[in-house]
Amino acid sequence: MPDVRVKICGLTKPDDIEAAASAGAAYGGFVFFAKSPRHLEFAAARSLALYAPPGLAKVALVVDADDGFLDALTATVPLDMLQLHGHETPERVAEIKARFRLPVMKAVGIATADDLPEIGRYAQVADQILIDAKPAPEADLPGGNGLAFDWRLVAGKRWAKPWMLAGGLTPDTVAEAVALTGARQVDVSSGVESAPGVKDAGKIAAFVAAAQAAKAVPRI
Ligand SMILES: O=C(O)c1ccccc1NCC(=O)[C@H](O)[C@H](O)COP(=O)(O)O
Repeated sequence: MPDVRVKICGLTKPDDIEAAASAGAAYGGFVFFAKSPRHLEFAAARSLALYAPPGLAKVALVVDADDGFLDALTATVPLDMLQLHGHETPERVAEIKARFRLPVMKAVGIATADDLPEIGRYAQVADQILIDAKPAPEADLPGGNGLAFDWRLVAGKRWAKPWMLAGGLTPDTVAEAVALTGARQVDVSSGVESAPGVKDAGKIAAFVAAAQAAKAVPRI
């Protein structure tokens, strides 16, 4: 079975790109959300994207972005994927995919079993689904909160599109999360930081190694 693919989200410095790429991550995420400690201006993101080696797919994380914002973003920063982390409807996901001609990953927040049908709804239009913890209503950030959800909710489930498990994963928990859910892709931000917005190269290496060593339980 191929290695679990890892996305390291919230890269802000060239050192972060090096840490993610040398650890063997498949994706690097750039956050465009002003309130986030990981927020990047377009010029900084462009420099990081140009610095990234070919094996690291460059993912831009945006929240309820309008076409003007996305026009400017995609004209400035060379990207491989857009991650939609707001309240974008399935119709808006389809519109963004058609207009910007980039693969689109839609984040879906999960707290209880009642949230699961959303995954299937978005799987009809998005290229990938990021299955994340649903933030608390009073949270400042719609993601990147280091909050986990009950992984048993998605264990053994199948959807029409590739999906990535996210939410509060750490180097110590990712193997168990993969074994329990069967995830073939995982995403992390807070769990590989030494402080909010500050990535830790040692934690990135430990996370990728633990994810890739993990054995997903095959499900029928
Ligand atoms: O990281 C942020 O600051 C952020 C801001 C706005 C929307 C989403 C954001 N992050 C999402 C992620 O980093 C991940 O895709 C995911 O939520 C996992 O984060 P974490 O629980 O911190 O590992």
